[in-house]
Amino acid sequence: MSHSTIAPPSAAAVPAVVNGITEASALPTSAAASTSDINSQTTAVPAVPPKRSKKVKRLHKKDIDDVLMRDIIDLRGHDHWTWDPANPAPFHNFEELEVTIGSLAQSGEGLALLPDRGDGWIVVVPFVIPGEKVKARVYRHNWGYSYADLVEVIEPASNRLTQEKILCKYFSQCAGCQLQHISYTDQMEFKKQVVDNAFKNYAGKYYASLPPVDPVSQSPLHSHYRTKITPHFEALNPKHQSAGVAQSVNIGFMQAGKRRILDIEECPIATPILNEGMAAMRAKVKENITSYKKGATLLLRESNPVVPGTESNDPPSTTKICITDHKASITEWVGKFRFDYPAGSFFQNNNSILPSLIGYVQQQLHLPLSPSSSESDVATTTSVEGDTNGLLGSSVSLNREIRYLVDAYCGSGLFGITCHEGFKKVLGVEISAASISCATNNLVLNKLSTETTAFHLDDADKIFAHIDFPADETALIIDPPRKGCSEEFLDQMVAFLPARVVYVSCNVQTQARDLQGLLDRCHAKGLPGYKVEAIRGFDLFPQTRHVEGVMTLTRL
Ligand SMILES: C[S@@+](CC[C@H](N)C(=O)[O-])C[C@H]1O[C@@H](n2cnc3c(N)ncnc32)[C@H](O)[C@@H]1O
Repeated sequence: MSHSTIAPPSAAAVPAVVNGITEASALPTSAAASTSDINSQTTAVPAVPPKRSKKVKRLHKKDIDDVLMRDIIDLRGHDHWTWDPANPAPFHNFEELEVTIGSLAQSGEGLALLPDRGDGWIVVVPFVIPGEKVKARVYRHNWGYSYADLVEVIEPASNRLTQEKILCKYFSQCAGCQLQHISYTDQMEFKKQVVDNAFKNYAGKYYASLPPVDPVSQSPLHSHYRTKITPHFEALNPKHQSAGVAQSVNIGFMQAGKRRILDIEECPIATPILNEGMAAMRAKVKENITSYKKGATLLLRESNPVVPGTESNDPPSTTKICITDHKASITEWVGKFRFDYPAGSFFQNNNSILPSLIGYVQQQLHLPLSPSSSESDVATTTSVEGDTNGLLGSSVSLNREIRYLVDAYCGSGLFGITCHEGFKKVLGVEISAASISCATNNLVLNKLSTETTAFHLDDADKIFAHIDFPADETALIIDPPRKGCSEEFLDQMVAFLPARVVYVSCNVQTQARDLQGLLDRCHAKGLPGYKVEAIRGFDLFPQTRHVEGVMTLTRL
């Protein structure tokens, strides 16, 4: 093999990992080739002195491997490696090791440091707890670290949940959940740390002046909360089919660390109606499996449409149904508000926590603008933790100074509509035509005036081009996709300078990076910038490593 193709840990060379699966296609061709070479290595610990030394450079922030690399550096205590390209991984193929877990990475995986292997090699093991001694089998190697399967927990941590308390029989095989083996309280602690680490690692010098991260707001439902699931299946192998070889079909989710689908009949984090739908869908796919030339991803989404009363004078009510057609319309209720949207488009997946998330966003939007604001200026809102009726049934008395709301990346209007009270005008911007037409329809469904609330189809990068709101009286909600805001978005934001910003994000690393980008831009222009009022996680994704971050900024 040619060692020259084995790259040191730069963003370009480190494969992107999605759901624990390395995407070979994300690699440049030579690096992809070298990865398979590494996998076929059978070398042991390098016997020769290290040949070269590399300092880890600033890595690409959007790459999950960069996030992992920072956790690895934290555990090693330094970011220098000596590395022997002739022996890139100090293990035999599929070697089994006994390791002690030193820390949990933000991916939810455990990290174990092996000081005697290579130059201090890290092994990444899923479904473990710091302090545990485990047996792990290495199966894939990157520069300075290897991925391993958990084979056995030899010495469990005292806070590991016993098997009967674990929700799902597929936990530790399925890639969907990472944290079912720890209590919900421990999950909240982990997620708070994830938020804090994101700002420590990606907010640069601004981290030092941030307020302490608030405790994570809990989800009312810890299981059966997901209103959307997307199981996959693969078509039968035509060669086996023509040879009459019996084949089973797996319909479910990706297996942890593998490129295989795990057959799953029931998912305990999905709502009951979705599990009913999954049983029916599985039966239908199995019945028709020979007609599929290719595999597919199925969609199951909960909808709560209004149904008329059975008798003529019965009031209408809602019922839960499972929708499987991407183009069909979903109806979802958030407190008193109704949202209709196409099944294939974006909507938050945990309805149970939306009232408290929105209550908090409302409260943050209306925080007083300056410490000198009098009591009477301060908005009256509900408490943070899930006062559903108070929040969504009450009106918000307006802080005197904030009168306009811009909802960037508005989707089908969730924040613009639920937070509209107390604003003179609300404008949402969204790039998906389907979502914008739903947002506009949702205005009508909720009997909101289209004179005061409007949704525009546009790129958020141009959001301020058509806005004539006074910046001093404008609050901005940002809720971008995982990749965060573009440079152009931040440029125009600094040109406009809204008085208040509430940034909601399903990726706290890009959120923290954007904070740095925003403050750097302000300082480059000699502007005082923004004060970070609060940073708080919301647990939209119980049992998984994911956390939604909400950050509030006030212009100085
Ligand atoms: C995380 S979702 C948030 C949607 C909405 N705020 C909600 O909570 O339902 C992000 C949204 O940003 C939209 N989007 C992505 N890129 C965009 C862009 N450049 N300009 C405007 N919207 C964009 C997506 O279509 C998606 O609806």
